[in-house]
Amino acid sequence: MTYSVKEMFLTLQGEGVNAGARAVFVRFAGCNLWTGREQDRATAICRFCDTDFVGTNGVGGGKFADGEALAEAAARHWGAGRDKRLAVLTGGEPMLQVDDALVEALHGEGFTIAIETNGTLPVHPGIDWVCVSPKAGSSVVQRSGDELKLVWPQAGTDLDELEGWDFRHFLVQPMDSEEAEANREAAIALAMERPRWRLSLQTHKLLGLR
Ligand SMILES: C[S@@+](CC[C@H](N)C(=O)[O-])C[C@H]1O[C@@H](n2cnc3c(N)ncnc32)[C@H](O)[C@@H]1O
Ligand SMILES: Nc1nc2[nH]cc(C(=O)O)c2c(=O)[nH]1
Ligand code: SF4
Ligand SMILES: [Mg+2]
Repeated sequence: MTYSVKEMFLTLQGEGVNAGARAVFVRFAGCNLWTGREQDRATAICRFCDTDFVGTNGVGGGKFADGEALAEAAARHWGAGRDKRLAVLTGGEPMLQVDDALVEALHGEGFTIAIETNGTLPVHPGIDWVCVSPKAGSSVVQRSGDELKLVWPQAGTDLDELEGWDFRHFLVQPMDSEEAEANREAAIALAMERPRWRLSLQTHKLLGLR
């Protein structure tokens, strides 16, 4: 199938347990919890998104005719060497597009595959690192994985329920917004109250990376 990719770039993973790791980011176009249009934000299920995922016009973006074409482009972004090749599939919502052919092709190019997903669709079983970021008001079906990354605060979140899900790491990440400072304090307070939760910062924003 043809994949619609907003942008593709080489950077350091900024968030979560793998923060600091060199990675090619593949940002898929489109999401099932928001159209991406500002006029729809107030009525969307997910209203705090910090990302432009509309269209295929970003740097390194475009339409890729098949898995090999996308995987070869990711390999070109990585450059020489096959050691510790990491691809982070994000968006938008990557699980609207990720399929067998893409997973096979990325593995064929030597990539470990990580995903950033809202968890409303089951994650492809071939993915090596699963990060689910639940959104209040959505139905999360993907309740297992490597890290659960909760953007905070989100009214309507049941922390006891989330703690019953099957993740290796539980992370709380301050919501970037006009209230960023208060949100950082709220996230610190949560991590101090509930030791299962660790603070995740968007370090790429602090460092001026993409
Ligand atoms: C843009 S989303 C794309 C992947 C997927 N749709 C998801 O929501 O997980 C990538 C990550 O950024 C987080 N994120 C989005 N907006 C944010 C904000 N304003 N502050 C902090 N994290 C945010 C998401 O929760 C998710 O973990
Ligand atoms: N450096 C960097 N790290 C990230 N981790 C998750 C991101 C995302 O937007 O999914 C992201 C991103 O956009 N940039
Ligand atoms: S689910 Fe992810 S991509 Fe979609 S609007 Fe929310 S944060 Fe943005
Ligand atoms: Mg981001």
